[in-house]
Amino acid sequence: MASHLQRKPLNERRGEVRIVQEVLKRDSRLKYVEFRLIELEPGAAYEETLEGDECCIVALTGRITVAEGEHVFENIGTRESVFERKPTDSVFVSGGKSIAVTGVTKARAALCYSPSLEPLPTKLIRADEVGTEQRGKYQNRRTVHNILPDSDPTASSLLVVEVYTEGGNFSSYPPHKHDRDNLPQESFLEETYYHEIDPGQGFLFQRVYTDDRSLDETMAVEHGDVVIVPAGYHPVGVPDGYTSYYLNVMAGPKRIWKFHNDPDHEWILNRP
Ligand SMILES: O=C[C@H](O)[C@@H](O)[C@H](O)CC(=O)O
Repeated sequence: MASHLQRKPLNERRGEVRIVQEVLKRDSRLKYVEFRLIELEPGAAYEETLEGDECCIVALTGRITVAEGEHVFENIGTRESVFERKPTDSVFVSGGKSIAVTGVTKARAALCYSPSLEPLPTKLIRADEVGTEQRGKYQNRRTVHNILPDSDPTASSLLVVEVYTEGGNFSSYPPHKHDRDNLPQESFLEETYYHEIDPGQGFLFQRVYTDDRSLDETMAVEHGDVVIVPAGYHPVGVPDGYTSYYLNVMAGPKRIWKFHNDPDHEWILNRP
């Protein structure tokens, strides 16, 4: 049986929109983060009025038009597949505003939500503005696209990042956690992982566990799954032959990403 932290694709049609994944505060242990993945045929529109949450609309695949008030960002998106490995366009919208996301081509958009702590300008985050970094060495190499990092003041609580991990490597590794509001040592950020795997029949392993093991779930994650990380360490291991993609949404009481490595495994960082 799947872990209570693992969500298989919902694939629910609502009008002209397919809801591929949906993680809401009311149906998860999360208090800050919500996530929705929608699929749109050309011309189909998803509309929503943001109440207390801000939202980052990530043009995951295909091209979309995002409208909010007088802002119309037409034909955004850079890739047909996330495995083209290039950054994409996103739009940030503050709470209290209404959005419309329309498919220009057949498209998927990731809607990443967290509390709107202050009104902020609607902003197009262009693909060429997204910072890219290579992390890790040996068998924990990964490529990170920082869509909304904590260094970017566009959002009031929301953090969004996408990560690529090649087969035979681990990411979110050495295991780290950010489940204590204890700055400067550690921040508290809930997190969701939206996973894709190439080729699509693949699987990977993700463990979510706490120091006292009161939470300790190891999952075989498949293409399209979401993993919810309310607390604890959350490493990902990718079998040989497959490439992992995941989109992370993080939020908590303070918009600072300060993680704490599992002391049992931090030693791997000290290798030459
Ligand atoms: O806390 C952030 C998430 O665990 C990932 O974004 C992780 O940091 C990615 C990585 O560094 O491997």
